[in-house]
Amino acid sequence: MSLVSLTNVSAEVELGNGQILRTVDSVSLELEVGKSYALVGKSGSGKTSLASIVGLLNAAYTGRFIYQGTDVATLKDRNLSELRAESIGFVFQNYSLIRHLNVFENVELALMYLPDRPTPRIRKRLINHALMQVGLNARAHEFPGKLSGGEQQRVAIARALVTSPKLLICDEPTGALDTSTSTQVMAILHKLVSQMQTTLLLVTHDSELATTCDHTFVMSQGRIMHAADVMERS
Ligand SMILES: Nc1ncnc2c1ncn2[C@@H]1O[C@H](COP(=O)(O)OP(=O)(O)OP(=O)(O)O)[C@@H](O)[C@H]1O
Repeated sequence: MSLVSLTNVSAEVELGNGQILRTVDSVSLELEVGKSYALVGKSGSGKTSLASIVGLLNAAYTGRFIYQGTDVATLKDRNLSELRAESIGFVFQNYSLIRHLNVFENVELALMYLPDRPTPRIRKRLINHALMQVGLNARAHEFPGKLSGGEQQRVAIARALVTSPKLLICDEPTGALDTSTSTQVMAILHKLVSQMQTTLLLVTHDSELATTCDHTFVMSQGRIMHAADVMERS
């Protein structure tokens, strides 16, 4: 069953000189429930632009985008943000933790944005469980500045998964980590998404990392290259 279905989706930005750049060009793809997908391609090929459409962060596209059976174009801004908060988790290269909030409070943020915000008691249970899954329950009251890069990224994973999202979008999640920490972080990520049947979209430059996913999409100049195109070009 498809969680995400894009048909002929394109997006453009206006550059400072008035020129129009097509960042996503006629992309059609399906993301199945519970599967993991890598999105690879050179810098500037449009990976983040495509991921931001799939993550309901950018509604300025043309084409058809069906998310969980709903045509995204029919949703109002408020419905879009609610759907995003309850259904999609994000992990970024720079962890995006709030420095003045402790680990517990950082994870709690994801629950505070839910349309049906859980009670403090339920939040505490969910947060402790999420932190236990990433092996950081003993560090709940520390601040991000006291944690290593790998630990901070594990907090970001706990924050992204505490709402049990249907889709997890990770944009270069190991880009700031050394090889052995990257391997550990990716192992945790894959274990959790597979336990929770979460669909994973992993944006990465790293073709080795891409092999940890069920399927790889290669992007070039805003387009998804099909196997035949990739072979023709190599
Ligand atoms: N808001 C914007 N204004 C101007 N140009 C933009 C904007 N957003 C994206 N671009 C341009 O669109 C193209 C695609 O960018 P995008 O960030 O999607 O690529 P990417 O494959 O994720 O790159 P990287 O791997 O370096 O993060 C790039 O040429 C980028 O400079």
